[in-house]
Amino acid sequence: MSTNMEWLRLKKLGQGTYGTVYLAMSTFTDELYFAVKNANLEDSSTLQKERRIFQKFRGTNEVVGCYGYCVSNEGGVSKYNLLLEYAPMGSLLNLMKDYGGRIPESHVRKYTKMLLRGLSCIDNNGHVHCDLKPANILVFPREVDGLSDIQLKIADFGLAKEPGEDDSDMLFRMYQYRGTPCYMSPESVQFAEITPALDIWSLGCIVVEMITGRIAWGNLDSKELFNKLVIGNESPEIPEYISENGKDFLRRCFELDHRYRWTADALLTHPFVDDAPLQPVENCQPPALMCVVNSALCENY
Ligand SMILES: Nc1ncnc2c1ncn2[C@@H]1O[C@H](COP(=O)(O)OP(=O)(O)OP(=O)(O)O)[C@@H](O)[C@H]1O
Repeated sequence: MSTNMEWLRLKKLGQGTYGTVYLAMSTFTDELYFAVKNANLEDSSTLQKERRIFQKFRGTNEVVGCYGYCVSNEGGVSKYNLLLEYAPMGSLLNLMKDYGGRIPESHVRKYTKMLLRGLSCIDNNGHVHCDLKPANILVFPREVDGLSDIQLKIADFGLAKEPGEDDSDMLFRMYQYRGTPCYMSPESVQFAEITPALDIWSLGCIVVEMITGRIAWGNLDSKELFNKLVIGNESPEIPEYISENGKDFLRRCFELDHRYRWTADALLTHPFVDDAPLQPVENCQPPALMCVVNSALCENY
């Protein structure tokens, strides 16, 4: 257990490319748990970029909340700590396991609507997430009318494209860092065309995965998949047992020409999600940073 003046690091939650994620607890406020993404200060440019982006989406219920950051000293090494809302239910991968693989379509419609709301906000702020996949979607419990429910939130903006960023640089970074190409769109592979349409393709892959319990393109090895994406004339198979609305929704997500792929805002009006029950979310935002950490080394935003 690592100790900081204002918070205790409790256990490791996960290991990412850009940092290690821990569960932490505030020593000021009872029972306030949060996640800390931690990296050496000198290697923390990606975490700093994430903080910059999280800051822009503060107030968006469908994006993981960020309390801020602080720099700590661990055994003489300066560490950058990104303080995030803790997702006690893990990621969408865990949620799919809880369902036993496949998620019922009525729930998929609700979850898809949440993700579209998040993507709409990301798109309208000029960003592209670039790495949307179940492992980067975190699950939070919430209560609606006294009943327990779930809120999905988009996390991990380490690969996100910010407004004005150069696409050619993105291509290099995607190939170098992305773990699985299963969620990548043809134009992002063929032409390094990184637009919000890439996130919509990834969303389509996630919908297929929630409905079938299997990764879209999961039957292909990486070489076969790469060839398919480079040729760019095929999209993942649309499950037979999804409703007609669901099939049409997926066709809009998998439009091969990304210029005609529907945007998040357009898809929010699609009948597959339009009437999906979704209550406004209350109390989903993290408390102010100063409730958690009160150190001169920390900066609120
Ligand atoms: N806020 C959080 N609450 C709970 N667990 C989290 C949280 N953030 C991250 N994790 C866990 O830590 C893991 C790594 O986090 P994350 O994906 O953000 O790191 P990364 O370095 O950006 O990873 P990647 O290699 O996928 O780009 C996640 O898969 C998840 O299991």
